[in-house]
Amino acid sequence: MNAPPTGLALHKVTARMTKKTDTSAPASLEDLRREIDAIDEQLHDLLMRRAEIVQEVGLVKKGTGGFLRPAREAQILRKRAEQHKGPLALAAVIRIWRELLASMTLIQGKFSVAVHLPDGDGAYWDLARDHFGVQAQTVAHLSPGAVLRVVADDASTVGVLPWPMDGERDPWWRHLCTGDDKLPKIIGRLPGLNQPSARSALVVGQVALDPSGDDRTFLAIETLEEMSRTRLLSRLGKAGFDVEFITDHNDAQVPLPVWSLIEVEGFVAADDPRIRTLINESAGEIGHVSIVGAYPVPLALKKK
Ligand SMILES: O=C(O)C(=O)C[C@]1(C(=O)O)C=C[C@@H](O)C=C1
Repeated sequence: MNAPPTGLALHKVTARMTKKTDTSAPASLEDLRREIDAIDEQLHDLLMRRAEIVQEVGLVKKGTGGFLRPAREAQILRKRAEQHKGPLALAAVIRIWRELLASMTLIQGKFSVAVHLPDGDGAYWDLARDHFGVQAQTVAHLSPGAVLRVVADDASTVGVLPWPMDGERDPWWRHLCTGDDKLPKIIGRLPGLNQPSARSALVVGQVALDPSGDDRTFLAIETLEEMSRTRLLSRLGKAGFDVEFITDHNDAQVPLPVWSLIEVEGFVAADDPRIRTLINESAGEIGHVSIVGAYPVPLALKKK
């Protein structure tokens, strides 16, 4: 294993910067470029050192499931956003870190991305590449169902799927509602940063759900009797949930049960007492409630 960087390059950079403030004459182009070279050298040394540490992280995590940790990644990006100042666009910094984090996942083991690519619409593809970078193998699939199948069969693949909408004939999220632990879960939301994008997407994967400190959770709720959205929302509110989004679906031939996909504020664990309260207070109207996923609130949605 290589020794960590000695700090020599940093010393050189600091020395030059100090000199510059001592004199009123502008630094020469040559001097400035020398300073940039020293910074690049130091950055590269640190990146190589970081990669070695991530290799060790991979060994520590071996056997604990996949290597992707969306909550940890979100915490890292939030720190970068907090620390950021100066003329460089934060979006550029985040993009560099996104490429870095995806490459660091690849250092630890297999990792690929399956993306829904409807005819002539590359929006989800762009979102996937912006988030998971160019190193991970990215494969396009014509239907959300095909993406879901790949992700269900291969724990090292994550899927990028369209944000759910009302009125879909066979919404992909319905296949995740059985509460089976082995099914993929919703683990992320794109775009991660305020970037021009005509679409919102969700990321699914066989990844353990961890709280990041600022999260949203998706619940699947089965209603056994006819129940308006307003009544369901009121029951959710009474149980203590703060609802961000709701959509629902029932079989065209069979009006009941209706399944609703509900996005709520915060990280909700399977044993959250609010779930019990919701079922107990529903007077038999609500059947099954399961957690379909949770995701760290991306910087794009952060309230300043
Ligand atoms: O902290 C971890 O668990 C890591 O695997 C390291 C790391 C990183 O590069 O910082 C890489 C991939 C994970 O998705 C999260 C973080």
